Amino acid sequence: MISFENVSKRYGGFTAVDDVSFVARSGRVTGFLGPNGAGKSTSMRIMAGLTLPDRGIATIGGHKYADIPNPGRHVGILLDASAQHVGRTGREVLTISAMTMGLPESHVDEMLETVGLTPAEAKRRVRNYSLGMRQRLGIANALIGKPSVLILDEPANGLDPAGIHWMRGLLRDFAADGGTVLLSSHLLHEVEMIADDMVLIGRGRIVAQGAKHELLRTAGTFVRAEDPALLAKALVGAGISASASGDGGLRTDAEPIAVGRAAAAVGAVLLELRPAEGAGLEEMFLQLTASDARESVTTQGASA
Ligand SMILES: Nc1ncnc2c1ncn2[C@@H]1O[C@H](COP(=O)(O)OP(=O)(O)OP(=O)(O)O)[C@@H](O)[C@H]1O
Repeated sequence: MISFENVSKRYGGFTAVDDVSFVARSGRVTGFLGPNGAGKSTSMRIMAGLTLPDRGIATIGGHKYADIPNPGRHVGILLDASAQHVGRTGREVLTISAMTMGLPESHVDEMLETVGLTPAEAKRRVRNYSLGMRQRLGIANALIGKPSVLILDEPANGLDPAGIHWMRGLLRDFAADGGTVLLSSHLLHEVEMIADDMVLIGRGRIVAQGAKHELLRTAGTFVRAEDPALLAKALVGAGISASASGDGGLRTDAEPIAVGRAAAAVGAVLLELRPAEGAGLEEMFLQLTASDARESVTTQGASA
């Protein structure tokens, strides 16, 4: 389990991480989402003991990272795949990690196989690796100590679709075996596909967190009728506020049953009535972080 309690970090007069608290639980994949500069990497560096917080405490399994003996045996960390020593071969990178942790050389071959780096690729210097290959090597390096906790900053970065599919399976299996996975991403769809729990951060502050299905449920109800004007009138009559959704329907915070009853009361023929989660996490994410994003976002169907 990873725990972040009231963690803050300032750089000069700028607050990069502002009173952030969350827990990433074992047996679950927790997605850490936010726009550029939101504070994800700073938070992960604090977890890894590379940056000291000004306030609060970050612990892994109840201990600060710096206090964990032989930490690679407990926590696998990948913060920046492109920051690996480019003059070493992939095999050398892993061999050094194995030696540092007191692990046999056999772990190196096992990890190369796990992440799909061929023996020929493992002999190449990292400077000649693509970003996707560096990412695979970084994941191998994080996994080599057989840790129970994984902390990965943008692990999907540079992976092709097959690579992303592979990584998704790997992390899901890791969590299914009882491991704790925390991964950051801008790739909302990727996180939606993989995470059990989500923590959304904007401008250093948590803007939403919880189980993915709970967060998606808060996206409300989508409804589309044969006669949109009649439906809109019915909703107003029932005291249900709704906003236009791009695909000819309406989005509302009310439960589907309340919307259906209001429509039935006026005989409106419904073509669709469903939880709005089909709109996806992206829309919710954009709504939640719109004021924090650099670009102004226009989301079709946004009800905010
Ligand atoms: N060492 C530092 N000195 C000054 N400011 C910093 C430092 N490290 C990070 N910051 C600032 O803190 C803010 C958060 O940065 P951070 O890298 O944590 O964001 P992020 O969510 O990981 O963004 P991205 O998705 O773009 O990587 C940014 O505004 C960044 O410029």
